[in-house]
Amino acid sequence: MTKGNIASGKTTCLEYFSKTSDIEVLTEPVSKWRNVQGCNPLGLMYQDPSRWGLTLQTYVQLTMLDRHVLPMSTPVRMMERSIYSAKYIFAENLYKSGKMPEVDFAVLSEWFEWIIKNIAIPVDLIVYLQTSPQTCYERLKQRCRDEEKVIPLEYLESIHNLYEDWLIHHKSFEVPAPVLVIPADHDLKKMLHQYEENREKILMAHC
Ligand SMILES: Nc1ncnc2c1ncn2[C@@H]1O[C@H](COP(=O)(O)OP(=O)(O)O)[C@@H](O)[C@H]1O
Ligand SMILES: Cc1cn([C@H]2C[C@H](O)[C@@H](COP(=O)(O)O)O2)c(=O)[nH]c1=O
Repeated sequence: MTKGNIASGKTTCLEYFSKTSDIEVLTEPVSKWRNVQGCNPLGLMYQDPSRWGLTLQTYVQLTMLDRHVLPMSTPVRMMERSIYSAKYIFAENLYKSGKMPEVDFAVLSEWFEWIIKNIAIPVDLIVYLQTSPQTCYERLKQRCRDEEKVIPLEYLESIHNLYEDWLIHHKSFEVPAPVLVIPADHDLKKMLHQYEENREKILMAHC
């Protein structure tokens, strides 16, 4: 699984590996989060997180689960984020920042606990693209997704700190697989070089 802050370069990384034969790449279903039956839960959440946070996170949880249970069609599958990041990073951030009411967080948490207890979600390796929040802020502005124009640097800092506490400092939640950290503040050329250096570790993780 490839993890990292918003606009850290996850999709770019997965697009690079998707050129390799016998690898299936599952990018995040962001288009669904922007359009479910004509509504845009991602946009609504950024406009009014207290009202729409649960709506978005419930849908993210469902669509991530849907990805996790898809039968494998190749020996290797790379997936962008996971049901774990949705809960441990984004839902947690909404709750901790006082933007998700206690009852919403409790309902979402019970759903999440039920899922991970009853449905197998195997993960061999977490590839963590480690960036500074400032780098993500610049890449986010450059990508210019409409819904994300309201995101301040502080939001990316909170998401960054949650990732670091989870995957690096092991201070928050159980980590479901070994973590490969790839420093990702570099330009594209250096990033592609690092992906090549780590190719074997990434593609042989299931062995
Ligand atoms: N190493 C890099 N250097 C500069 N820009 C990058 C780099 N990697 C990705 N980008 C650009 O940053 C933006 C976010 O990248 P993307 O892969 O969509 O991130 P994510 O999937 O993590 O949100 C895109 O416009 C992309 O072209
Ligand atoms: C998993 C997850 C994502 N989001 C938001 C964060 C971003 O605005 C997009 C995903 O974009 P990225 O470029 O792939 O990082 O979705 C969220 O609000 N809640 C979540 O659980």
